[in-house]
Amino acid sequence: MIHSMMDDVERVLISTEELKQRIADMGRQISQDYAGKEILMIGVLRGAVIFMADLARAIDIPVAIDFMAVSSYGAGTSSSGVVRILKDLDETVEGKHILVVEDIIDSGLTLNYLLDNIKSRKPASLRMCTLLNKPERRKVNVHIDYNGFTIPDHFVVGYGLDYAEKYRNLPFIGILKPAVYEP
Ligand SMILES: O=P(O)(O)OC[C@H]1O[C@H](OP(=O)(O)OP(=O)(O)O)[C@H](O)[C@@H]1O
Ligand code: HPA
Ligand SMILES: [Mg+2]
Repeated sequence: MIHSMMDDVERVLISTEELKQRIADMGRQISQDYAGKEILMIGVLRGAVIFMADLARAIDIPVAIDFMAVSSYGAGTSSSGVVRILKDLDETVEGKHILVVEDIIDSGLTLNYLLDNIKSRKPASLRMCTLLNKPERRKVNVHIDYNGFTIPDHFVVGYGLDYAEKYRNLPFIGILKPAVYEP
């Protein structure tokens, strides 16, 4: 039998349809809140790419996009707490309305570092948006302006989120079978 990615998924936590509806709502809210302005969306590579692509198309005001890559997880399932910049922005931040886009806030360490870093570049405003929020695992307090879904403490994959670089292309959020990462 050919091994399917679905065989590694314990269950679907958030379906494709639920994602679609919630992202449409988030896009409407952001469009209202920033009416008359332009946004520079900063996606945090690599997990945020799929969410950001859909969210940007749900927003009907002008949006520029840029990306930052930081790394804290490596191939494991919990944060090392060490954040490194692997790729910096191409655009300048000063005087712009910045919306940082994440796939998930877990310990909060990545976002906490990023917001401090971007704040020091003097944006006109700075807000953040995440598809998923896992508050049970928080190590540092971070303010979330737009949250898609609050989820329980399971390691999730799909819709941008990976385990060891796999499963990002699943079209839903799923809970991985522990056997996949417990040897
Ligand atoms: O709140 P935290 O505990 O910091 O965790 C959240 C961060 O960790 C994941 O990225 P990862 O480092 O796995 O890189 P990836 O996006 O390339 O998967 C995720 O995409 C967030 O950026
Ligand atoms: O639950 C998760 N899944 C994938 N990547 C992650 N990075 C932080 N939390 C998670
Ligand atoms: Mg990851």
